[in-house]
Amino acid sequence: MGFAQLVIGPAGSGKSTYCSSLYNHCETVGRSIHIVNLDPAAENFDYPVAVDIRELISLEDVMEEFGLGPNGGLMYCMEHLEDNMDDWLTEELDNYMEDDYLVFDCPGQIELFSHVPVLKNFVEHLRRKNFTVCVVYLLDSQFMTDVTKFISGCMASLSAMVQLELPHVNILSKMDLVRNKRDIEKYLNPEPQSLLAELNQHMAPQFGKLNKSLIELVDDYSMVNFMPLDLRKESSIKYILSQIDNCIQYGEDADVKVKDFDQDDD
Ligand SMILES: Nc1nc2c(ncn2[C@@H]2O[C@H](COP(=O)(O)OP(=O)(O)OP(=O)(O)O)[C@@H](O)[C@H]2O)c(=O)[nH]1
Ligand SMILES: [Mg+2]
Repeated sequence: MGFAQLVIGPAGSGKSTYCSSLYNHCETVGRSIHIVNLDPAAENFDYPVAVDIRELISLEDVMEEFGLGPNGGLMYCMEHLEDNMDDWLTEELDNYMEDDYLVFDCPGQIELFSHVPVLKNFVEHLRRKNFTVCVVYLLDSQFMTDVTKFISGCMASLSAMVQLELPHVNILSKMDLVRNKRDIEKYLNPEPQSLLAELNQHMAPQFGKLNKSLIELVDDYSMVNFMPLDLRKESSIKYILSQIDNCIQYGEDADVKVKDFDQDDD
């Protein structure tokens, strides 16, 4: 059985940077992970790319050949990936099987995890290949300037959660850029009632009922839970990795492995 993180989130939220920091961290602690690039538009990488969608299809070619723009082109590429899951992807994944840990760096187009089935089918493929998968959803802390943006971020994350039906970890990225930590702290583990009060302040009175339902929804799904990620701190990435490992029961399996290994040695 393998393990996988599916790193998603809006454009520019820090997914690729997270992947490379995670790679560096794992290298430091002597742990093996492989980063897969699923973004056909990506050009520069700060991590060694283990598997690259651009070997299957390139955005440039698609845009040129079909006269598509960058977003339409990306959707075409992802659908092409979907059509090639049983051959290209399977062949690539076959190199990584037992106990391997893969991290998928996804494109940032929000429609990929809100309304087209590509990622859902991709995840199902991974599960058929015996991977335990966790969604890592990144949201840029720079946009958490008021409650309305927080709620809209939650809704986007929630749509991914509902669509993908996987263990789900929310991360507030770029914490090094946050000047006033207090402003952010109220969104890391906020009180539903104070969120609602703040939301009501921001919106006209006729939205009162809607606001209440939104906050209840967010609360019901335990969505009001973001982990801060500050890449300057090794401890921050370490903590986040441990939480994700927990979700996919990575550590538990490793324990078993150590024991097996000892027995083999005897
Ligand atoms: N200060 C700071 N900047 C960051 C951090 N993470 C990412 N950035 C910057 O934010 C920008 C976008 O980061 P990426 O990692 O490319 O974001 P992405 O989510 O992969 O973007 P797309 O793949 O285009 O959706 C880059 O300029 C990064 O240098 C962070 O933790 N701190
Ligand atoms: Mg990226």
